[in-house]
Amino acid sequence: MALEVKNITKRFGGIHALTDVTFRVEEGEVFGLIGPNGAGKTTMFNIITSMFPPTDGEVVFSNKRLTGKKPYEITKEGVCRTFQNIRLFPDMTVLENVTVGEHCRTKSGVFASVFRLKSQKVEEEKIKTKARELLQLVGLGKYEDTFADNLAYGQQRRLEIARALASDPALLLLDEPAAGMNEKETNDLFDLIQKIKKLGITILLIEHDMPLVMRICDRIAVLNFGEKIAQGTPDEIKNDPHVIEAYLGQEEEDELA
Ligand SMILES: Nc1ncnc2c1ncn2[C@@H]1O[C@H](COP(=O)(O)OP(=O)(O)OP(=O)(O)O)[C@@H](O)[C@H]1O
Repeated sequence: MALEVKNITKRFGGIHALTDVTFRVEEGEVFGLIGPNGAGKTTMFNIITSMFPPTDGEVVFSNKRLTGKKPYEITKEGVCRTFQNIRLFPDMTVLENVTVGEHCRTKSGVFASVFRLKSQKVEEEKIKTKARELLQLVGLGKYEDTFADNLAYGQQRRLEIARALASDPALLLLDEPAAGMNEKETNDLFDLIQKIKKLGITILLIEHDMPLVMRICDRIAVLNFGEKIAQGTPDEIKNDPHVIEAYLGQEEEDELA
């Protein structure tokens, strides 16, 4: 169940978003993908989940080639993601936000759905039970009837994770899950990622919150201007001169801005 990213290159016209990037995420680990703004991290997620094709290279998960598949086929292969910007249905309840994705996957056919046959009711109950378990897992058990819009920011991000988990991923891609969170919310997120890992789900994490990344990741790859400049354990990455230089460069740019 390893994820193999092999020699991925992506160009958007003249922009080299990724150049010959290779890494491998082992089953059961939390793997961080970090790098300054514009380094190519989200582009990599979009390629893994087939939102668009790479210019070159391929992605393989569990010995199956993902490159060339449709996004829904990637989900079926056990790879799910959350997005940098919250993409919930604000006017639906918390429970509905988790079950909505699942309804597309029910086994009952159209006939059963139209006539609300017993088989379909049983299936719906199963979906709800599973959604409630996921809401418990992410700490939103008592909010199932609340409209998503009325949740606090950190809760909304956890709801997104519950929704991604509803399709039973073997690999979960989290795109900046701590963005905009306060310290308490970030600590809760740390606990949640640990719990998800304990369930045996592999996690690939894009995150700018360095203390969180260093605490939670088993290994980390660093991108800068679309190239992989380092890979290793948190301690190795912290002390890598190329990484320090890349981040210092960004700080200088920020100061100039
Ligand atoms: N659809 C697109 N069309 C054109 N250029 C794009 C597209 N998506 C990304 N890029 C460019 O590719 C480069 C990498 O962007 P990407 O969003 O992957 O970086 P990132 O590391 O995720 O950045 P951030 O940390 O700011 O989210 C940037 O120069 C960006 O402008």
